[in-house]
Amino acid sequence: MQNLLFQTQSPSEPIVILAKDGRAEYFNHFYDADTSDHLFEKLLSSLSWESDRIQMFGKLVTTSRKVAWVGDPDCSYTYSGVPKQPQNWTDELLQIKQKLEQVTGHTYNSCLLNLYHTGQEGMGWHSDDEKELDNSNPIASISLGARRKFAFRHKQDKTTNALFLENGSLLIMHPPIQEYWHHSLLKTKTVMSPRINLTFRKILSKI
Ligand SMILES: O=C(O)CCC(=O)C(=O)O
Ligand SMILES: [Fe+2]
Repeated sequence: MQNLLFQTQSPSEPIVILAKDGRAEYFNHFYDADTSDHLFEKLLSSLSWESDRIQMFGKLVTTSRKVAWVGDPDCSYTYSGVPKQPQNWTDELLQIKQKLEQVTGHTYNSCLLNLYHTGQEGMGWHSDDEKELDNSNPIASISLGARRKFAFRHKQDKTTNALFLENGSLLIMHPPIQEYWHHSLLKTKTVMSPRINLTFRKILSKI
């Protein structure tokens, strides 16, 4: 099997996205284009992708966006009242996690993957503040495929800050960013190609 760790560029200096109430750092080239394309295809074919269910105007709606939840066996979480078991790590995901842990100096025990088929699919304003998450750990977000616009909006003063997440990029959201900011993946009519986003997270141990 290819060793992706040796194929990737070491990330250059990050761009700092937010300056108050938490920090976000952006690395444009966490992976080069060839590795990103390879990872995209592997993740698409090796994981079991399911529709997501979200609350919209008080109703439970099934999304056309697909999700895959991967993690250590003890990383179950409750979703819409249903305890959910993670899928097992694949070779590619373990290699991505290892590189991420080297670069960020933090450990992760789970990864939520989202598959957006076109720009017509996005994700509304939210923060990643589920009670199962260790909120002292950053959340690391890797993007593969189509370039998409991502925005932060401050919960109190409503100021916004947006950036494009490129193929192969890494965005690190440091605490207490989830406490003060919402984020969103904006929909667009101009993107026809798919994108996979991976957010590496740390779930609190139940013991
Ligand atoms: O697709 C993205 O870039 C955002 C995904 C996200 O916010 C999430 O999975 O919580
Ligand atoms: Fe999120």
